[in-house]
Amino acid sequence: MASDTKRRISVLGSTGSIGTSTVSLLRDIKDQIQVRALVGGRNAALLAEQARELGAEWAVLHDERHYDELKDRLAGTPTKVAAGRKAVLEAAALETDWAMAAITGAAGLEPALEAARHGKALALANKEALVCAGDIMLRVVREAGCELLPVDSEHNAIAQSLAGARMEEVEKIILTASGGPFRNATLAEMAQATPAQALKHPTWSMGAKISIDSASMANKGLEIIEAARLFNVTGEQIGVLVHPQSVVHGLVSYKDGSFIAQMGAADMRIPISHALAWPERMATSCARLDLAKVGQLDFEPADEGRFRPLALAREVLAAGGVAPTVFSAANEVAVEAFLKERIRFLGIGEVIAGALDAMEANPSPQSLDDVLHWDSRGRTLAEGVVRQLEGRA
Ligand SMILES: NC(=O)C1=CN([C@@H]2O[C@H](COP(=O)(O)OP(=O)(O)OC[C@H]3O[C@@H](n4cnc5c(N)ncnc54)[C@H](OP(=O)(O)O)[C@@H]3O)[C@@H](O)[C@H]2O)C=CC1
Ligand SMILES: CC(=O)[C@@H](O)[C@H](O)COP(=O)(O)O
Ligand SMILES: [Mn+2]
Repeated sequence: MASDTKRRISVLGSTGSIGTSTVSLLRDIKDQIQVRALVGGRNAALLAEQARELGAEWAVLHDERHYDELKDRLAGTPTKVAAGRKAVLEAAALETDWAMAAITGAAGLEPALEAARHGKALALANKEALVCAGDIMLRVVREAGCELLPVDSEHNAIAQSLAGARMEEVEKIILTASGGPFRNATLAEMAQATPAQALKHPTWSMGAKISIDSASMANKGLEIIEAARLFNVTGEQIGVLVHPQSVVHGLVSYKDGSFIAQMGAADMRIPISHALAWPERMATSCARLDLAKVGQLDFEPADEGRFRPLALAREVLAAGGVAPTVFSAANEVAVEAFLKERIRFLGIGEVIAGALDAMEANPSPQSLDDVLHWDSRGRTLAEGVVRQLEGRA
């Protein structure tokens, strides 16, 4: 195929869990694509290997300390190399037909916005971007005429279950949750949970931050807000159902009593491939679901009492303004503090609640600067609560 007919593709966060799954799918269609940019944080070795394999035009790292290593590893190849925050944003702003936004947390917001401004389709894994800057993100996408494709497994499932529907026919959107490693734990057991226990997700293999979010169910809270933004529904229209097998990823209930659900193996290459091939479907070698082997599918209500971040997420969605921005920022600070063993596991909920309580105001963000200001404020407030908790320990 001639180079000018190839699909131009970038992957932001290519060295992470979603990024490597995306790259593995791109490998199979290598002759049909032109990789414009692969962006990572600090993993120069993996980024260089990916760039060589896919013949990427640019390989860019956020962390400038690894620039020399990346340059050495890509010496003699046509791939151009850069590092630093500005370089990440420039790489994200390259024209594409499809870009994957898979940088974790609020750090991924501005690159995702750049990719939407300069791309035909944005596959969005970075849920925190939609949570902290929902209206701004949706406005940029709309004004740029960019197609926003949900990658988060539940939201991708819901998008598939909504195919052909009119929203006035929809009664409820239901997100499934694995329940995480502490689904059956008591509060006393959760209070003693170690990072190693919390990182041990029962069904999915993911990056550290989202694994801790799954354990605290802050992930499901972020996903409720993400669903409200993506599908333009209220918090009351979004249900959460704990489903430990992670086979049913999301459901839509309709006003005639029908439920449409999407099922599949717990493998993120399936929703990523759906976004990559959209509006068509592509063949993948992902394991097929063997329902006879699964045997039984269980569902139970979510316990918002034990999983405080989940209850707080519903509150901030109802409150609106910059409360979701502060929720997400405080959660990021809390997760890092827990992983560094500065706070206990249940401290995550305390840090989020403390930061929200300390907000001086809750304005509607009018600009990206407003969001960045409140993201930073949320981090400062959260760090204050972390210090108080450390003082008590
Ligand atoms: N993993 C999953 O299955 C799912 C993930 N998601 C969402 O997708 C996003 C990514 O998750 P996941 O892949 O698990 O995370 P990982 O931690 O595995 O990967 C994060 C990626 O972002 C890069 N990165 C980190 N900080 C920066 C920065 N400041 N600038 C540029 N790149 C940076 C990392 O680079 P490096 O490693 O080189 O430092 C890495 O490539 C999250 O928002 C998550 O909530 C959603 C659904 C499922
Ligand atoms: C794979 C994916 O989409 C994750 O967000 C997953 O849902 C996390 O598992 P929990 O359901 O335990 O949060
Ligand atoms: Mn999910």
